[in-house]
Amino acid sequence: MKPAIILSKTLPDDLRQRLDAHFNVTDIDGLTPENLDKYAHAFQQAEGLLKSGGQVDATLLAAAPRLRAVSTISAGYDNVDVEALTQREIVLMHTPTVLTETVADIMMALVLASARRVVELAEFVRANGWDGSISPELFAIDVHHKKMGILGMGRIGMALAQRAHFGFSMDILYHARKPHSEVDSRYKARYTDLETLLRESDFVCISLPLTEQTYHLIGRDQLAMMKKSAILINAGRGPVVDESALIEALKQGAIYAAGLDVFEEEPLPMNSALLSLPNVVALPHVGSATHETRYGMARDAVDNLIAALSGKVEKNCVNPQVLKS
Ligand SMILES: NC(=O)C1=CN([C@@H]2O[C@H](COP(=O)(O)OP(=O)(O)OC[C@H]3O[C@@H](n4cnc5c(N)ncnc54)[C@H](O)[C@@H]3O)[C@@H](O)[C@H]2O)C=CC1
Ligand SMILES: O=C(O)C(=O)CO
Repeated sequence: MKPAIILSKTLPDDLRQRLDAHFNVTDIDGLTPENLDKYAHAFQQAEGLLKSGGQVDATLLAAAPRLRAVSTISAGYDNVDVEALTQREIVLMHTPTVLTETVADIMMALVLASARRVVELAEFVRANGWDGSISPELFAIDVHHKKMGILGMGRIGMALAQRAHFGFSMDILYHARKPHSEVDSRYKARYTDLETLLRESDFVCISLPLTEQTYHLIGRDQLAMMKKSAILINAGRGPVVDESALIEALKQGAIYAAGLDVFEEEPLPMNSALLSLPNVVALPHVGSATHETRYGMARDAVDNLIAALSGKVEKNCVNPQVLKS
């Protein structure tokens, strides 16, 4: 008999067929408390879960006693209780590599858009403001040959360094848990402590995961260390930055601008002060949202679940200690 799984995401037809060939699939429209009740029998039977958003926590695990693998269509897994999964020897799979370049592209887009005021100036043209030569109040700031500080020198951080160093002749500083000698030599990058990075960088770019250690890593004190001309870019997770402190810093001109793909609350509430600040470029968490990459993530997540439930995991596993035990 095919193992039972829960699917909480609509997949492209060919991937759905591949999943059906391996599993008995129950579709649900999200990991909500209501669906835990409504599909209680399916959760009781499920050996696998394929999901994108939604929490995988103690409540869900209690409802799914036979669960052996969770496959998330994402690189980040801050909405999954990894420790609880590991204790239950449930494998957690994710989709990091396929989206790396695409997320680095959006970070570079945010760097350019916020420094060159792309959104603000496009709106100015649309509003019929362009009636002569552009005056200095509308001038922007350069990106090339500036200093980029990258917080979190992992897959995405390195792909961003690649673009910034080779494409824009930028100096790269970075802060991570440890120095990476290959990064230092390839991008002529310099490992620094957080304070040095904040004080020296023209662009502070966050590609960190959300963890207990990174929650509000950038708050009022850290924003105060940044140059007045500096720009903050965040495509890691919203809560890495204390959003109220960021709003204050932007309002007071303590930093020049921010380019944000992620927020403390998503979707960003329409009454957020961020939306009334001209020096903010806000995107709806689209770092990986291209047709090619979203397809690749779904494909990898399907393959990851098949591998995990057949005991053939070779990559993309968050808690490989479960495989060894
Ligand atoms: N905006 C978007 O659409 C997307 C956002 N992301 C976010 O980007 C994050 C990073 O993705 P990858 O680069 O693939 O992960 P990664 O694991 O390759 O890199 C993360 C880096 O952060 C560093 N790090 C972790 N905790 C730290 C700390 N406390 N202090 C300093 N450095 C620390 C790690 O050492 C590692 O180098 C994901 O966890 C996710 O939250 C990922 C994909 C898309
Ligand atoms: O993969 C992730 O972690 C995202 O944020 C969405 O692509």
